[in-house]
Amino acid sequence: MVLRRIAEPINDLFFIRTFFKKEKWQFVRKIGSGSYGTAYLIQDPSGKQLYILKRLNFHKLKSNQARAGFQIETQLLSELSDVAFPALVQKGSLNGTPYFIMEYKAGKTFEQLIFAEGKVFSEHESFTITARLLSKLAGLHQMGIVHRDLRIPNVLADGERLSIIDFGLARKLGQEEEGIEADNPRKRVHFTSDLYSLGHFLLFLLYSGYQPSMKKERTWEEELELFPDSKRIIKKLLMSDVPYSSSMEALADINKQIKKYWE
Ligand SMILES: Nc1ncnc2c1ncn2[C@@H]1O[C@H](COP(=O)(O)OP(=O)(O)OP(=O)(O)O)[C@@H](O)[C@H]1O
Repeated sequence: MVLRRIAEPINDLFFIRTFFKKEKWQFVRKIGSGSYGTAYLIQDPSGKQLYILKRLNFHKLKSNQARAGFQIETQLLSELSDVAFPALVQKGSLNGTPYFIMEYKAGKTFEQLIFAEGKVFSEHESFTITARLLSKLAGLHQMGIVHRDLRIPNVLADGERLSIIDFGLARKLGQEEEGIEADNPRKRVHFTSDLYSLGHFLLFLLYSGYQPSMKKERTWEEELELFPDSKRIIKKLLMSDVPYSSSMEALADINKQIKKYWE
């Protein structure tokens, strides 16, 4: 662990130096380091277009599982063609470290909007955003891809435009692997895991305007004042009621709700 703390920044510096000496891209800044990968903001030589460079972390280089996961993320990004997802621009390996470059998606994450900016989403806005997100998810599901990490830091809003990022946990249906927590509804390689996460995403939006009126913590159903149909939809997404049989069915139900109450 101590060795990793020293080795990682040295290797990082070496990677950056070598990469940007060899490649046409320009370094802007490092933007994050997760358990598997490290991401950098970069730009093309004209300086007009931003991109994201992501590499596998050095201490994961010997892990077959991590390498396979990185390879899957790269492959899935190369298959995506909707503007809501970052397209793969380049892939390669530098001194044995796999990396890829993808489109930079502009905007603020819903985590930033809610927690840093204090943005409040109405019930109508929350369901409209969820429906727009769901139509993108349905497209993924039609391709047999499950995102499996749909959370407020992984969804960006740039005005009306929504983008879903971080395909690090995404898998193709049937791509179950050892160690997957099959009991965890977020982690199953099945479309219901994205619907389940979308239910939580929707709750974050709905809670953005919530002011606790009593000390005792209650369930979301008790705390949030919502139309009965809204509660019914959330329960189906969270699978505490009969779950939806597909993302298209969920989308149709949410669109019906939007029409019924807000149009
Ligand atoms: N295509 C993209 N466009 C814009 N920002 C991105 C893009 N991909 C990632 N980011 C941002 O880069 C940072 C790091 O992204 P990364 O995908 O490595 O996620 P992470 O959650 O930090 O790590 P991990 O998922 O590996 O634990 C995050 O702040 C994320 O918002």
